[in-house]
Amino acid sequence: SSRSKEQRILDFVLKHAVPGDPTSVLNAIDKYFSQQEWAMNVGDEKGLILDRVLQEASPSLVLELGTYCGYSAVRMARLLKQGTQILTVEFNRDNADIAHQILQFAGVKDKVQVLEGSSEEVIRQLQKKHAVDTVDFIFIDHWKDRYLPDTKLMEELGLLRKGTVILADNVIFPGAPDYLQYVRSSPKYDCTYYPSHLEYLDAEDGLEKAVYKG
Ligand SMILES: Oc1cc(-c2ccc(F)cc2)cc2nccnc12
Ligand SMILES: [Mg+2]
Repeated sequence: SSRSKEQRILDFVLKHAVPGDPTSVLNAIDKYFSQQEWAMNVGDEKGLILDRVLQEASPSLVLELGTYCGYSAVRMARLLKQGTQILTVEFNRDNADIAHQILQFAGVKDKVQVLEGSSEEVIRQLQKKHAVDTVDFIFIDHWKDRYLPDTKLMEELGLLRKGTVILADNVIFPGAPDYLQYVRSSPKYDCTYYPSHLEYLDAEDGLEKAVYKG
């Protein structure tokens, strides 16, 4: 049977990147998508914004909603100090499996845990099953219609603390208007918009940072 796009990404990484070198894995994935075929990685332009906002937050515990092939998890893990943990949630089992292999190859497996399941399910289990108290940094990059309900759920469960940074991809395209409206109008958040472009294309997109005020 023909290999999926995600399997082709893995093959390309195994062939063109250097084991244990996360930057070479990012470069290989970026190269693959800008030359071969498009896919929904955050990409290198928005990735640079993620790098800066993450380093500024310097978190100990990161939650990512939407792993896909692990590009942004590798991106974050390469910048974080030893002892930092990234929990990344992926709904699609095949993608989670590809991500496992890419994270392993990149040498960041000890910092990243891929949790398979729906974001709602996994968020509900974080405190009891994964011994999470509060999360320091959240990268939201999954399905646009889950951005708002998942954020409200994390508030309700007490997973956010004063200063928790939520960075959301695709707030312009495909767009998460209900999420944007909520965080920008809520007194509980300080928001900043980072304009950029859709990964590897010219369309306008951007990242929204919402800092929880506790
Ligand atoms: O960064 C992204 C881009 C797109 C996307 C879809 C269709 C297009 F035409 C262009 C871009 C979908 C995404 N889904 C989940 C998480 N991130 C996504
Ligand atoms: Mg995205």
